[in-house]
Amino acid sequence: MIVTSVDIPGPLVIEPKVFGDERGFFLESWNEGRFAEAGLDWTFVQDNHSRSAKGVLRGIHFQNPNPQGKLVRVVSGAVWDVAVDLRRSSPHYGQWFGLELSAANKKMFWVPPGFGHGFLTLEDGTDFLYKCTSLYDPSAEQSLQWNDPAVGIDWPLDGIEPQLSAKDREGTPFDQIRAYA
Ligand SMILES: Cc1cn([C@H]2C[C@H](O)[C@@H](COP(=O)(O)OP(=O)(O)O[C@H]3O[C@H](C)C(=O)[C@H](O)[C@H]3O)O2)c(=O)[nH]c1=O
Repeated sequence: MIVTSVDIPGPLVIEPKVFGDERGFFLESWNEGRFAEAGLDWTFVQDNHSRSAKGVLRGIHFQNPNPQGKLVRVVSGAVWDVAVDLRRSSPHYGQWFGLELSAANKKMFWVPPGFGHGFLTLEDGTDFLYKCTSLYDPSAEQSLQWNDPAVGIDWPLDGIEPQLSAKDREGTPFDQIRAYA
């Protein structure tokens, strides 16, 4: 397992060990002991799965209170996945990091509590799976406006208009969100 930090302290890119053979492959997507040995001492209470067509954009979502840490991965298709630092105390407040997660690259991405999360699907039939460190709390959930120039996420849209939920079409501007301390 290879664990790589990014230019914002907190989020991590995790490349699991892949055991390939003539049948296909095997990988451990979560192993409490092995991850703890790597300093990734997380406890998950909820698993989620969403499927999207190409061009769907979900996010930027976060819960405050009850922030969720998320360990995310793609098992079919591909996404451009983004984490945004929403901690006012952070020198990186408002900064984002993005990467491609795909069935092909088998990368996983740790989005810590305190960050907003979202993704744009790059292929049809994209299955997105993730583990959460706290339960879904719709009363605490917020949606940061996905294209707020104050954050300036560089989505690989290639000129397409993303498909958004009504909630995300009405996302909150960065300067009006209930951010973390
Ligand atoms: C998130 C969630 C949703 N739901 C129900 C609520 C709605 O009736 C339906 C779709 O919810 P929503 O449109 O919020 O789903 P996404 O847009 O995929 O939301 C997720 O998208 C971004 C990428 C995230 O990081 C969050 O985990 C999550 O907010 O599922 C549940 O029952 N439990 C849940 O944990």
